[in-house]
Amino acid sequence: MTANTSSQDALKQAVATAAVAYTLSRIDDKSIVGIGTGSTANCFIDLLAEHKASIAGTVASSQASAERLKAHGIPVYDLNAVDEVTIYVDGADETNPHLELIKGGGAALTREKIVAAVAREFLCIADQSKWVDHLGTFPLPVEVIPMARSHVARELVKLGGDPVYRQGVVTDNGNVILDVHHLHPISPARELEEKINNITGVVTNGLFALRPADVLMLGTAEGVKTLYAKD
Ligand SMILES: O=C(CO)[C@H](O)[C@H](O)COP(=O)(O)O
Repeated sequence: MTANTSSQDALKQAVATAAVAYTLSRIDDKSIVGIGTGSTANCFIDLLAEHKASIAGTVASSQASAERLKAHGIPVYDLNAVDEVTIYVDGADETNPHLELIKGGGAALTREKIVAAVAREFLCIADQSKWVDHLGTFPLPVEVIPMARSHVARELVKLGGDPVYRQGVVTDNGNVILDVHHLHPISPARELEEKINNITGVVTNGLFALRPADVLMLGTAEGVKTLYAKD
């Protein structure tokens, strides 16, 4: 949500370059690649375009990414039409050392969570500004059915949060976003993810702890660092 500096842009570019090389090592020409949303994912899309003959196609986590892929001539399939997503590549708003994430700064969290759930492998790509010891400094996005907005906001206050309606934003699914402030430190993240998802009217929330990333490529001033969930 903050403006990108040019050094941050360079880190995103470096991490996207490494992610394309990693992805090519994991796929064949029958593979479907899951594509995330946001500026880091956009770098990945633009670089993947040079290798589009190496994949069968993609599934996208947002209309915006689908349009960008199609503009490059990369096939985009409906998730219901594919048997398997070999690898899902997406950015994050925060990541901790367990590769648990906060996502949804771009309001695409629900579709991102669906593609991540289907994918055999989830590669998260991020610049070093996203690295935290404990999640929750970034306000946690929650996608909500519009008529339940006030009810969900009251329930989130009971959980200790301070929900703020993201004015003017409608998700690709026709819903609204509440950004929940003052939850830091979120621990254990899996418990909070489940609790918030159990509030009636919530579609999902931006915690990716029940399904964390498998691999993280982090762009740092010292180069791209690769971390594995099993480490
Ligand atoms: O979760 C997301 C979109 O819903 C993005 O992955 C997240 O906001 C990171 O974006 P960027 O790469 O532009 O920093």
